[in-house]
Amino acid sequence: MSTLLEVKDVTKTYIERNKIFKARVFHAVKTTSFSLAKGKTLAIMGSNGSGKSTLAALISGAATPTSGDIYFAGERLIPGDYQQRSKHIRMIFQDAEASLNPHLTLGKQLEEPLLFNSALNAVQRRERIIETLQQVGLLGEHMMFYPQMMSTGQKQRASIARAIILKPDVLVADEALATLDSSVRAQIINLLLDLQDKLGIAYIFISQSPEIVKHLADEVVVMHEGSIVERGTVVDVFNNPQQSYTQKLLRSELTNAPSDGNVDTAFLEKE
Ligand SMILES: Nc1ncnc2c1ncn2[C@@H]1O[C@H](COP(=O)(O)OP(=O)(O)OP(=O)(O)O)[C@@H](O)[C@H]1O
Repeated sequence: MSTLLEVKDVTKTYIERNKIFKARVFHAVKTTSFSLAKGKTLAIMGSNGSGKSTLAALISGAATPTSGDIYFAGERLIPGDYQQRSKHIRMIFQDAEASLNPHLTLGKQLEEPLLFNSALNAVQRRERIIETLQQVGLLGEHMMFYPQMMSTGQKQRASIARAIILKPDVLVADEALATLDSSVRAQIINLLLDLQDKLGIAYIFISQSPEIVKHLADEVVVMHEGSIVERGTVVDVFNNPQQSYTQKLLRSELTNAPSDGNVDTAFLEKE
């Protein structure tokens, strides 16, 4: 199986200064390595503050590692080089509402990444926008819509459209389903599985919900206080968790996001 993304000995340390300028060094991510194969899904689980979002930010380029490197298809990703990274790795966020601009039509928002990162002309850009809207279950006419004219589910589809419009190989989803109600959440899970099938996208999927991870992921890493404490296939880790921390996490005893666990399984296509 070919490795697409490799996170190698990555760390992230924050230095905080208090009122009397005393420095406190905080290791948000301790030496961490893992890899992701093409078309596969790796879930990152962990309690609040375990370093999941920091790891997502390091992979997407929103934060720079203190040490270590990230490789895409064997090529080292250079911190700060957004052009290099944005063609391969894109992010979807928890709050689709906040990630869309209320002052721009969806068409304009989808065109932006194409203007900055592709050589497509106006006709080709329009074709790509319509094709992408259809891929996420929206219509070409949605180009003309402002975000506030769309339902919550449509907004999440729109933010996925924005993430896939450059045809990335990896999508990083940070609690992307946490605020959706259970039937919309199930529809978006089905959409993500469908896009993976058709486009071969690999996902890094951050979630505190065992149920969502079970449906979406092939492999899982479990984070605790900045370190990976357990990893393996979802089947192995879920059936035979080795750490008591993982056992508690899988019983949803360590999360403060109760709604995150509810998936309306009647809507799901595959277990
Ligand atoms: N910019 C920052 N400056 C200082 N500390 C930070 C910064 N960003 C994150 N941290 C700290 O790093 C730790 C890990 O945070 P992170 O957001 O990655 O955890 P998380 O597992 O995603 O948590 P949650 O599920 O609550 O989002 C936390 O203790 C957090 O306070």
